[in-house]
Amino acid sequence: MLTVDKLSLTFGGVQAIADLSLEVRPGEVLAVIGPNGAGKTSLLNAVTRVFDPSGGQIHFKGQDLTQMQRHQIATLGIARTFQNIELFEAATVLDNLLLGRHRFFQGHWWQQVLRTPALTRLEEAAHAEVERIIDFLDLTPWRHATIAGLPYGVRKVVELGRALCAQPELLFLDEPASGLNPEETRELAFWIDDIRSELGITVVMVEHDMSLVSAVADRVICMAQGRVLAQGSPTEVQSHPAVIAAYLGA
Ligand SMILES: Nc1ncnc2c1ncn2[C@@H]1O[C@H](COP(=O)(O)OP(=O)(O)OP(=O)(O)O)[C@@H](O)[C@H]1O
Repeated sequence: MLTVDKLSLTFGGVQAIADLSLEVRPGEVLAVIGPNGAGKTSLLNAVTRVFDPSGGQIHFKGQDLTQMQRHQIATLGIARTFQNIELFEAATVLDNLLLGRHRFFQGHWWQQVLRTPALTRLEEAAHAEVERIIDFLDLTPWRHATIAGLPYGVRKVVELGRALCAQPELLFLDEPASGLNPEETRELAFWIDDIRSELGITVVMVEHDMSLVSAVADRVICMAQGRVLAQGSPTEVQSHPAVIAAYLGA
């Protein structure tokens, strides 16, 4: 589904990603782990074109993402969440989820002014999908709440919901368990499982919490210093000597 070939990304003198190649298979949950500064978030940022790679290729279903404009990525069916939650604080849960439908509203300004039937259909579809996601993630009690007043764990779920409202085929999650308590993390594991099995979405998650990784990942890639250090099942990667050494700073 996604092929990354000899990717590199530099920030001044810092090589965040170095000649990195990997693939994401349709229908899998792939976890990307690694010590701090390994380049995990940079990988997500390069693939979703937050930053332009300095070399290499990224193909999603045969299309080279490095040749596309940043805003085109979402229209292809790729969505993501961020390490630091990115929501509109003053808006409600419902409004933030509706913003997740943005990629479907590619019409002309005059369609909005004239309120064409096509626009009405799009709006109806948006509301139906948002309701489905509210139901899926148990967000009903919070639907009209303003983001600024919500507990951290609920905000994380809303951000996940906003990404799901875009109906992606490929979903990137950047540290989805960070800041969650053990109960919330267990709940997240069920959702990630359901996102794959019920919604049919392929998931790539950057994560430090190995309990979550072991619970949901089919495959794990460990990065260090911008490169792939090891890959395999969660158990294989966790017991790999190079991975243990990287975490111990050896
Ligand atoms: N916007 C940026 N400007 C400059 N350097 C950056 C930027 N983003 C990342 N880096 C550097 O690139 C390297 C990889 O960082 P990255 O955040 O991708 O690592 P990470 O594996 O996600 O770490 P963590 O687990 O701590 O989030 C680090 O040396 C970091 O300082």
